[in-house]
Amino acid sequence: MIEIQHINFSYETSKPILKNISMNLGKTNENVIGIIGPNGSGKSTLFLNLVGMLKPTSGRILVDGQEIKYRKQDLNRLRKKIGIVFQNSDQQIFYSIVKDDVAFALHNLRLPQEEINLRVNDALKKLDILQIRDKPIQYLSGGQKKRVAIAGILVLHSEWLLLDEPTAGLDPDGQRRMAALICQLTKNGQKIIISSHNMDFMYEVCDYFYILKKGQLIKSGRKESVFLDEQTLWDCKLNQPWLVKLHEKLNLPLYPSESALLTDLKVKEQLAKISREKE
Ligand SMILES: Nc1ncnc2c1ncn2[C@@H]1O[C@H](COP(=O)(O)OP(=O)(O)OP(=O)(O)O)[C@@H](O)[C@H]1O
Repeated sequence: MIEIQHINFSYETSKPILKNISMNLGKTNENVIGIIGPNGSGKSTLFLNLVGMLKPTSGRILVDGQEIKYRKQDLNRLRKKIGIVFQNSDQQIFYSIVKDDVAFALHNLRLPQEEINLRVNDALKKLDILQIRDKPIQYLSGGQKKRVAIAGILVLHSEWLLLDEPTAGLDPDGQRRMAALICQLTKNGQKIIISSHNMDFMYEVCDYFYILKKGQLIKSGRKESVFLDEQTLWDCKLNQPWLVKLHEKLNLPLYPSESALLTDLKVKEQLAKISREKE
């Protein structure tokens, strides 16, 4: 569990960025947590505080009951609990060949080569990119690079995975594959925290949300309650997902996902009825 207790953070002393944020992540059984908010609300800054790359100006963060410490060996230990994938994959790709890059952090942990090979192949399989294992990274597409960056974190077997804008630069097919990957990872017990402006994607994949605005936590709750609060979404310049709009404007049930809607026979019946009436 990650307990964030009244943290404040500033890059410059006169300009507070995170203001008295408290969250208990992983307390209940939500698997995928969404952090949403307008540009500059502090989402990435919060992520960097969670992985110890930034230190709160005041307040504290506890991971499994232990307060984060900032010595090198403590931060290495923390990486085994919380891994982060940045918005820009180039920020965390260091080697020119896929398999070498994915293995990078494992060499730092001084794991035996056999174990490294196993973990690398396993992560590449999970991400469906085993076929590019020996390819130079410079020839990969943006979507493939994103997968390589995620593989480089998955090999650490961290309990928590932080994904900052995981759909940035991905086409619709890449976005669907990313949603499927997140779903698959959570089935295997991975805990995930995502920050994104893509509300349709977030609604599909996350169970529980925190909304930040100007560095303050202004709302939290299960996805239905957060996305039915039109006023707060409007105040934070956030879109309502299309499935929530269908519910509100057409009085359809509130479907948790596109596939739930498509498989709902009642909807199909309604559509058939409408088309019969039109004829
Ligand atoms: N290295 C830095 N030095 C000074 N200020 C920074 C730095 N990084 C971010 N900021 C400022 O901190 C605030 C929060 O930025 P942050 O990137 O955390 O927001 P965000 O919610 O992730 O934004 P976005 O949705 O645009 O990615 C912004 O005002 C930003 O300008």
